[in-house]
Amino acid sequence: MTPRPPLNGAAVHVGRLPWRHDSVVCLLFRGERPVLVRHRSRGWEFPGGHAEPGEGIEETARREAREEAGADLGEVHVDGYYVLAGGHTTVVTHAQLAARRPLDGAFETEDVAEFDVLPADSELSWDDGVYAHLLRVLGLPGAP
Ligand SMILES: Nc1nc2c([nH]c(=O)n2[C@H]2C[C@H](O)[C@@H](COP(=O)(O)OP(=O)(O)OP(=O)(O)O)O2)c(=O)[nH]1
Repeated sequence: MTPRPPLNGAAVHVGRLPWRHDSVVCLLFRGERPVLVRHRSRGWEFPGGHAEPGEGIEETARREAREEAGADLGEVHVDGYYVLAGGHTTVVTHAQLAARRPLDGAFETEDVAEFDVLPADSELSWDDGVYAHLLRVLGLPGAP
């Protein structure tokens, strides 16, 4: 069997932005603890999703954090991006959770929780190790 490439073939770029992107993810923290949302079918993931036309990166991060985690963000830091093997491009941001609001129930999140370290790959939406890699290269807490 051919071994799987590192990060399942995703390319991670830190400190620069792509010329275009599909999605924005927010590596969300309360203090040193990662805050993830449980998507109803996929598993645990950091909040994020598709950028709407004309929307800025910070705007997408704030909207998705609000929709999926009921989270108001502190300062939003733009860190870089990753490109999945199929070309889907996600801009990576990180922020502190400033306040929590109730979820309005219309979105696909079943739960929001904070962790000491990221859950095991089998509990995450994607078992490609991209989150752990990002936390390590960005010097953020919570990598296993
Ligand atoms: N590490 C990793 N990230 C992935 C994979 N597939 C995938 O869509 N992502 C990222 C891209 C996005 O940042 C995020 C969520 O995907 P998305 O943009 O389709 O958003 P969504 O399903 O939540 O949809 P929406 O909120 O925009 O409606 O997950 C994967 O295989 N590995």
